[in-house]
This record gives sequence, C-alpha cells and structure tokens, in this order.
Amino acid sequence: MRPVGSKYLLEEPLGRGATGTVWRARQREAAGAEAAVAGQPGETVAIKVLKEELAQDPDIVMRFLRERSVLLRLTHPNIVRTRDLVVEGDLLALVMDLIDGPDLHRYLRENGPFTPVAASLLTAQIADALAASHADGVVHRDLKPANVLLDERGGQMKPMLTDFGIARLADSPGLTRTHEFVGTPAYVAPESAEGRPQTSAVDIYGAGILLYELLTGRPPFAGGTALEVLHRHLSEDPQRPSTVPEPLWTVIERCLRKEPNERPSAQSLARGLRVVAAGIGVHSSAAEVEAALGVGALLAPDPSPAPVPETPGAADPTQMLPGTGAQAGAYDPNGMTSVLPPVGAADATSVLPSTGGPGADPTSVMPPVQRPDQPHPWQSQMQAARDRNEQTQIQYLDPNEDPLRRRPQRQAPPPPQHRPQQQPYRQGPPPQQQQYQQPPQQQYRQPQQPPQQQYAPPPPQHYQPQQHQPQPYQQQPQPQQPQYRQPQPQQQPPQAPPPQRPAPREPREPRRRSANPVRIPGLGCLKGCLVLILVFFVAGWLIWELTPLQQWVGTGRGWWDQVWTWGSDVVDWVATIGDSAGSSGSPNP
Ligand SMILES: Nc1ncnc2c1ncn2[C@@H]1O[C@H](COP(=O)(O)OP(=O)(O)OP(=O)(O)O)[C@@H](O)[C@H]1O
Repeated sequence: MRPVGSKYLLEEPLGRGATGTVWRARQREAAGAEAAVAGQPGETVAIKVLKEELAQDPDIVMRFLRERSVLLRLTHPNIVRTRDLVVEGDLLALVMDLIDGPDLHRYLRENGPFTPVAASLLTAQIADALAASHADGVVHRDLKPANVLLDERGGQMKPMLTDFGIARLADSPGLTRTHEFVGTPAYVAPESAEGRPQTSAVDIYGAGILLYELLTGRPPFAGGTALEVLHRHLSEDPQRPSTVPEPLWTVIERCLRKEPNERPSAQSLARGLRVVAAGIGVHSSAAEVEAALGVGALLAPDPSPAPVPETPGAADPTQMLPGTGAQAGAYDPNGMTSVLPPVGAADATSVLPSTGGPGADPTSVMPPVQRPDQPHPWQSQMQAARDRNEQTQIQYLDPNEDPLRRRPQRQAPPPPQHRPQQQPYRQGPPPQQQQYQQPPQQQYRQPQQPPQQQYAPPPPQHYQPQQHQPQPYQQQPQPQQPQYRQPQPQQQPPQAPPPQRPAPREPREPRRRSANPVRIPGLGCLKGCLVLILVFFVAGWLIWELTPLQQWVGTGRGWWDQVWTWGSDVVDWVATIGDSAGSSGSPNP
C-alpha cells in the first residue's frame, strides 16, 4: 500500500486511463481545510493518480493548482465529487468519491442498448450535470460512456459524470505544445476536430453521440481509422436508426448539428429529454405524445455558451503546427491563415496515409518523416484507443500528417502545375465534397465566465430500474401511440462494439434497379410494337365509326368487316407476290 500525501493509502487499482490510474484508497486521517471533503479515517475513496509525465510538467502542476477551486466546488447529484487534490513531490492525484458500479461503456458492452425511455432519462441526468458545470464555466470536453459511472446503490442506477477538468489539464501547453490531439475520436465535436474555438456546445455534441450509442450500442461515426472518424464528424449527417422514435431523433439530430450555435443548451436538452421520455412510453397520454412531437421547440440554443479558456499552444491551431506563419512559407489560398506547413501544402493528398491499395505508390503519398512500413500515427492512436477501452487519447501528431489542416480549399486557386490525381485513401471511400473552412486565424481570448448565478439543480431524477430492461444485444421496439409515426421494429444485429476492420472498403456503386427484373431480349421492342398496333386499331375504329369516312370510302361496311376485308386483301396480295416470285425463280419447263 502506497501513501498519497499523509492522508490516503492506495489499496488496489480500479482501472487505468490515458491520463492516469484510478485506485481504490483508504483515508488515513481527516483531510485538511483545503479539501472539499475532510472525510473520516477508514473511509474508502477513489484516487486518480495522474501520469508521471503530467506531474513532472510545471505548467500542468500550475494548472492543476489553479483548477483546484473549480474542481472542488463542482458539486451536483450527477457529478462524481472531487474531494481533494494532492500535490506531493512528483505526484498529482485527485481524490474522489468512490462509485460502486460499472462505467456506462462497460455496462453497454455487457447488457446491450437501452430502451428509448431509459436512454432519454439517463441522458437527461447527464444533461443536468452539464448544465450545472456550464453554469459554473466548466466544460467537460471528453464526454463519453467511459466517463459516466453508474452508481448502483439503493437498487437504482444513477449516472455520475466523472473526469471533469482532466481534458483541461491534458490540454495544457505542457502537452499540446508538442502537437498532440486530446479527445476520443468517436465523441469529438467538429469544431474540436478542426481546432476551432470550443464552447460548452462540445459537451452537447458529446451528449448527442452518447445518447445515440445508448440507443443503438454504437456511436454514429465509428469504424475505420481515427482520421476517417474525424472526417465523418465533419462531413456526414447522422442517419436515424429505425428503432429510434421520431421525437428522440429530433433531440439527437439537434445535438449533433455541425454548427455549435444550433445545438441546444444543456438545460433545454435535459428538459426536452424528459418531455420525450414522457411522450414515448407505453402509457403516455395523447397530450404527452403531442408534447414529445413538439420537442424541437424546447431545444433552445444556449445564448451564452461557456467558452473553453484559451490555452496557449492548444486552442490556437496555428501554434499546433511547426514552422507556421508567414516565415514558414505557408500555403494561404484564402488569405485567412498561415497554418499550413510548407511541404506539399497545396496538395492535400500528399500528407495522407497510404493504405497500400493495389497499385498504390506508398512513397508518393507518404510525408517525408514517415516510412512506408510504419503505421500512420492516427492509426496507432485508434488502435491504442481500442486497446484501452476508448480512453482519452494523447498522442504525438506530426502536423505534416494531419490532413484536417490540409483539406482542399473551397476557393483554392488551381495548382500551378498539373499533378497526377491521387486518392487520399486508396482503400477507403472517396472523401466527400467537404465545405471546410480554414480554422480562423484569430486567437480565442474570451475570458472564462465567472460563476454568476448559483445553479439550482433540478431534483435528481432516478429512473426506475424496471424502465431499463437490459437488452442482450437486441433492441426492443418501443410500443408507440398511434399519433406518431412508428418506426419499423427491426431485427437488430448483435450490438457489439464496432468490429475492428482492417481497412475501409470501397463504397459500392448504388445499385440501379430495373423496372423489368427478368430481362428478355427484344421484349421492350415487341411490347412497343404491340402497343402501337393497338393504338392504331382503336384510333382507326373511332375514326371509322365517328367520322363520315365510312360514307366517303363508300363501302358501307362496319369497322370489323372492313378490317377483315383489308386483312384478306393483304393476305391475297402477299400470296400473289409469293406465287409470282416462285414461278419466276423456277426453271422453265
Ligand atoms: N470515482 C470512481 N469510483 C470508482 N471507479 C472509478 C472512479 N473513477 C474512475 N473509476 C474507474 O477507473 C477506471 C479508469 O478510469 P479513468 O477515468 O482513468 O479511465 P477512462 O475514462 O477510460 O480514461 P480517460 O478518462 O483517461 O480517457 C474506469 O474504468 C472507472 O470505472
């Protein structure tokens, strides 16, 4: 057992994350006045001991101490309470309440997706926690199921958001000045992926992804490489699974808007989710169903989202790349920014990883620092994420290899000389036409909001355990009121975590369906002829009967008789021609 400070003893590790290891620990004696919770000797706590490299960085230690008051005052029924922060020699540790229960990632993996009602109520409580922290100016920035612990005490399951402030520490200059990416690709908001200024809206995006995952067992943008996932966040719209009720999809779709200002505030998200939960249940009244269908009106955007404080070297994308700025000879087609490094800057494909497709010339797409036999850093990063249960990723990223900063520019002038067209992903789908904006040049200097108003959290709402029936890898279709469009229940494939795919496949050509599934050669032509004959026949009959033509021709016959006569004439004529051809072709007697 290892002492942490003079007050705590580490007993056994509970789990390891990217930023440190969490231990079950015991309190030796009551903590001092600087702790938020003094605690009693013998009390059990959880202690996250941050990685040594974090603890040895003076910038991070400073930040840790500065954040201390923020973290310690962050209290809410759905936030894991930070009791104390310990700085001792080379050790930085957060002392937290010990939560008795699994994290949501593990729970999902073991029990399958939630019902729509249970998913709504659970996410509503997470939104409550976010509303409280946003009101206090604290943005989580790494919201994902692994950071939600399920407190199972008392037979109820209460989601508890944890790891507040860790992303802030990890994002400190000590780390990001070496061009690191902080976040988990499957949950990263588009603005974070692009290095644009972030606000509390990134947490709403994370909540939308989390809600989607609770309902389906997997996040909407997953699979393939981390780069691919980030591209999908930036360019793809999520698709509604057939099992997600319409009002709930309205909420998810609003949370996942690419434009942060269009996402709801945490408070309106929580309210909207509760209205949806009330309106999609088996016993919902007509009024509740009606209210759920109108949930869009409740999802008001946040008029003053909490900004993520600027971190020199982190929030400013221009500082995340070496040799940036004018002195580096950067490519600047729009005159907006100078973030692109000089090597191959005009050619986005030149920095993308080679996937080694047939006929691919790896050297032509490899950045100079990367050898063909090495995996791309993002690929290793994704692999590491899988190995580590989707933990926060902090990994060196060579800016030369970051295609997000080398996307084709909308107004880019044509390159001075023709290059052979190269596919950025040789084995992957062709990238969609992306309307990327270059990250803005100006630094984000909005000061952190002081906590103005005291957030009064709504009473913690614990949903009843029977509302969530763990579905072992099969979504239960939710019975719906007739008023709203019922999604078609569908047999779900096993809801396992996204399988690891070796390489993205080429997208299939959309199949063109023929109106005539059995192809008979010439059938189309024959049909046309028959239709034409029919049309002539009917038209002739009408003209014969309804116009004076019959008298003019002077036959006095009916249409059928006349047609029969014409037919006989034609047959006689053909026979005559045949006879004359036969007699002229036969030798003279
Ligand atoms: N307060 C706590 N009480 C009980 N268990 C905890 C507590 N905090 C974390 N854990 C457990 O410890 C494990 C590791 O937590 P940690 O936050 O380091 O992991 P992570 O969220 O996967 O990684 P990271 O946040 O660094 O990406 C988790 O699986 C979690 O279940």
